Amino acid sequence: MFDLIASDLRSKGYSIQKNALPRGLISELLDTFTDIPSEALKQAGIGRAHGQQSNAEIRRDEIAWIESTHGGAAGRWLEFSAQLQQYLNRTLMLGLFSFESHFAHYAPGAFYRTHVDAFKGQANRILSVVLYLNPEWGPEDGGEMILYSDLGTQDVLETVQPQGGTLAVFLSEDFPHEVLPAKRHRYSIAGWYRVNTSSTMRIDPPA
Ligand SMILES: O=C(O)CCC(=O)C(=O)O
Ligand SMILES: [Fe+2]
Repeated sequence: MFDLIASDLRSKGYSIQKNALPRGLISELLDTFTDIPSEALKQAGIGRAHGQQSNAEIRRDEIAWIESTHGGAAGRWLEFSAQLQQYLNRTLMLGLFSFESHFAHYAPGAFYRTHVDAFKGQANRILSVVLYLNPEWGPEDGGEMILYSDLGTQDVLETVQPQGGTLAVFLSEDFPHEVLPAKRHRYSIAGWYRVNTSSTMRIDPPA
């Protein structure tokens, strides 16, 4: 599968893979997330990139950053992402250096308006990954992730059902995307690979 992802990235800049991880791992990841007490979840933020628009107009999900201390399933997810990183670095010379990811919960009605995950020239987030965790998801449940071609034309490239086990991978700067309002509780993991932008003046990521 890593080979399919690499060749998709080379030819079109994104890849959608169904059943990318074993069902057992997907359901353990979902359990890990739903075991996190709701006080520990954070309202997701949008940085300073959206001018005057308030956070809640842009996105309504709540998140928890993933650490290996979250236990076995989280550790296996991080292991998977490290293997993908190594594979893509070898085959595509992407120079991916670090990885961060968070669980995300979209309650019924929650959405994330069209955005890009990184801004051109800022050399931070290079590659985005999204892994879906709901065991069952149908078209009537909403919550699709729409992947658009570049900012100019915004043609719909893909409509991705957030079905458990599906993995979406795309170049962070190149593809605007959005999450349509979910009609059921929607669970996912979103992650980003960064390049190393260390210099003598700055250590990235911060220690
Ligand atoms: O959950 C998704 O389908 C995408 C989430 C997303 O775009 C993000 O967290 O940046
Ligand atoms: Fe995104």
